[in-house]
Amino acid sequence: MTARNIDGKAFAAGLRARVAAGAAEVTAQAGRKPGLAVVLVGEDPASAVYVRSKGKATVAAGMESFEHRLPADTTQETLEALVDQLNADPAVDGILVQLPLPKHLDESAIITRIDPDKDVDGFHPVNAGRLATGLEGFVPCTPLGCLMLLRDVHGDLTGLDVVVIGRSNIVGKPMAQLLIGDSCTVTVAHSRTRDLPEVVKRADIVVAAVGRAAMVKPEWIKPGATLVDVGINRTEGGLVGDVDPACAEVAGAMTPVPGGVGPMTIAVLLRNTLVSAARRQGVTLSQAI
Ligand SMILES: Nc1nc2c(c(=O)[nH]1)N[C@@H](CN(C=O)c1ccc(C(=O)N[C@@H](CCC(=O)O)C(=O)O)cc1)CN2
Repeated sequence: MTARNIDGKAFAAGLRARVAAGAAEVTAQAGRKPGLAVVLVGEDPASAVYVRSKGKATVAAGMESFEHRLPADTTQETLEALVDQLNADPAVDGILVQLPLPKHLDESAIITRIDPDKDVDGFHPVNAGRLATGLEGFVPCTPLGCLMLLRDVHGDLTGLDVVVIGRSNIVGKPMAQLLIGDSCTVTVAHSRTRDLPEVVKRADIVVAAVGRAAMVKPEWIKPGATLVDVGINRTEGGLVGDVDPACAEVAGAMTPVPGGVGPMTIAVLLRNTLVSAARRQGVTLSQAI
């Protein structure tokens, strides 16, 4: 068997086109474009690339991009003051602080400082609580992108066994919450899980978000299972996911790296920004997004 390729890049392009149509509606009805503010602290090369891509994609979707680049030695007070300023700015519908932040900064305090109703990353504890309790809020972009791909592959996810490998606040935990919301039976595995290969072998769907190159092996996979690879590991041989590419011989469907989950992260960010702008301006979008 060779697994079907789940083309996240193509799906993301479709989502971005729907966001652009929605952004035009908001602009026409509210008299201003939806606005996204992105804050980058320091010179981490990968973060700089992601921030540039976000700015370009925001403008291409017909939205306003406000980029704030701060030096690596920025103080907590300066960064918090910028977040306060963006919270108060009526032209800003979404605020995103690119992670990771330099070590001397308190990441959690910064995230908590963002107005939850502008937190298009969905990282604020208020939005985590809303997701956990089934209330409307912002959902982190990467897990929501994974869910969109899974719904596209499977249609109804009810009753499927899913193993999420990784328990981070930005991927593993929200991913599990979303899948529970779609009536899956969810196991969250992590570095302390006993007999991980056996746990994974039970799964109809595996979401790998551990950050270890090619960790998930073909012999762990139930034949025909769907694999979603969130890993982006830079190795000497290039970009590698958390799933060994040889798993394609056993799986039924699989996201590639690159071109799978990664492009969904930015497309969902635009979607969340549009949703924020529509909510804040009282605009009802003509198509669900
Ligand atoms: N505030 C946030 N910080 C970070 C997030 C986030 O969602 N919010 N996620 C990641 C980085 N990230 C977006 O910020 C991101 C990662 C990967 C991709 C992507 O398109 N990847 C490509 C490969 C690109 C490459 O060569 O590096 C792919 O997988 O095809 C987009 C966005 C951490 N920080």
